[in-house]
Amino acid sequence: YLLLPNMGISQTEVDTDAIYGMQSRIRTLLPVMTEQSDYFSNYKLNLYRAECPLWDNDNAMCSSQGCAVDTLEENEVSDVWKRFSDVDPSSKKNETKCNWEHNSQLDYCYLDEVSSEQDCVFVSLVNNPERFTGYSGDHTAAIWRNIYEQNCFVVDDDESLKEKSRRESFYKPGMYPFQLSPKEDDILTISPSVASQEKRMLNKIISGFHASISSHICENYYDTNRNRWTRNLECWLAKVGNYPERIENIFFNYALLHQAFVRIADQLVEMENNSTSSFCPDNLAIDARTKLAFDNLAFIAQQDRKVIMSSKFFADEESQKFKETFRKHFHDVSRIMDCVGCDKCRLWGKLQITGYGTALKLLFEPETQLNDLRPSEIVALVNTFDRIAHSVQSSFWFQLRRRADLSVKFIQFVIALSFKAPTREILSFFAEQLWYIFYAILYICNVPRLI
Ligand SMILES: Cc1cc2nc3c(=O)[nH]c(=O)nc-3n(C[C@H](O)[C@H](O)[C@H](O)COP(=O)(O)OP(=O)(O)OC[C@H]3O[C@@H](n4cnc5c(N)ncnc54)[C@H](O)[C@@H]3O)c2cc1C
Repeated sequence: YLLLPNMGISQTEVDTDAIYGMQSRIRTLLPVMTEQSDYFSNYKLNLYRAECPLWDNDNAMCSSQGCAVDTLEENEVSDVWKRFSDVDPSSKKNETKCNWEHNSQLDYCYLDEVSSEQDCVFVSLVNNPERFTGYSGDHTAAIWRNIYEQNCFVVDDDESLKEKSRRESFYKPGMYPFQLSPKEDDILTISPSVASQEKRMLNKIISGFHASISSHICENYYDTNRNRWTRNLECWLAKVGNYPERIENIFFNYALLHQAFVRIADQLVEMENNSTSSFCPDNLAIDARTKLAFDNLAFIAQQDRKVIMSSKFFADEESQKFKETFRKHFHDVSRIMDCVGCDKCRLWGKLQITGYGTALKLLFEPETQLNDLRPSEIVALVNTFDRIAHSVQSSFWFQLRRRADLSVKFIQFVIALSFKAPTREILSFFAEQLWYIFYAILYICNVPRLI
């Protein structure tokens, strides 16, 4: 966005090869959870009744069919979720060993289960996949702009840049955003040199989250001319591929979530010794296959040490003090998700921000225990990891496709110089099919599984 080139966002601390390696080891585990498990394929959230904190009137609801979400009727909600819904955190706290009481000192996200439980609905994530919906224009631009301008941080000392971005802000009448965080947390009042590493981290998470959404849109794009779902390379290049720092931020988010699973694995080892249940209210509610896939994911993450980000965040006193500001800004971003005018985009936006918020809580609040996490947090974490894993995969395929396209264009150029019609047209047509032949060979050789 406007501010990003000067935010030092292009630095990377992750090993992309190690991430591809991790991908190949966990690729079969994630669908076991996100597609086949009653627990991880359902989600509970306040989808329709949460207030947008940014602007008063909000008539920008997306009317496209693609934006609609099918919610679950009461009799369609899986037993495991019904069971969780019956748990009253305060009265059963000791009995279940869950600490679901809201603790604003630890939470990085605005959680519907805490703030508006009665307005929550259940949705099947499998039946409402994240993909192109057609939601775009002034409304989406204003939301992304608000997220970057009000909640990301300026790391460099470029005062003129900050002024410029303020002056250039545009919002439709009635859409000028309220300042969510208290005044003292305004990005302009925080010295750019304080906690710069942590500020960069927040900027990267947001940009990686945005790039990941864009990847899913382009990976599952509806081509209105051909009336079919397709992968759209031009879309991916325009939104992600032409900006190397956005690809890096996808990998950064992968590493962050990966690190959260390493922390979970450490706790699982401790729990095994103490025979404490890992899921609240108890392990028995989760079927054995799902539990095994979850544990394996965590232990594989634990073994893949190379993926882990090396930097220590919030290590010195100054950045420790900054943590509260960081939390407030992330919290505000999670509230902005309620302004998204497309139901399906709002569902996935809320889920993924909750997933990142849960990872931050596990990583930077040492007292957070796995069995303290609410179902919506742990389900969001697993599904967000699945989403970012898809984005990593998309980056691989789209970059391969881009190279293949360049080669095809070169071959066509040589053909155009060397042959006359109709041979030129015939050869050019076959050259165009080369990508599909190449793709078929990769597929037959099972390359996607090796990456
Ligand atoms: C939370 C949320 C969820 C959404 N989910 C969906 C969905 O599921 N399906 C769907 O079809 N649409 C979804 N949208 C809309 C989608 O994100 C785009 O806004 C829309 O496709 C229009 O895209 P655009 O090309 O105009 O640029 P946008 O993606 O709207 O980006 C706006 C500006 O932000 C900057 N920018 C873009 N990407 C990055 C990045 N990674 N890092 C830094 N800066 C960046 C660029 O300057 C760009 O011009 C969602 C929007 C939001 C806010």
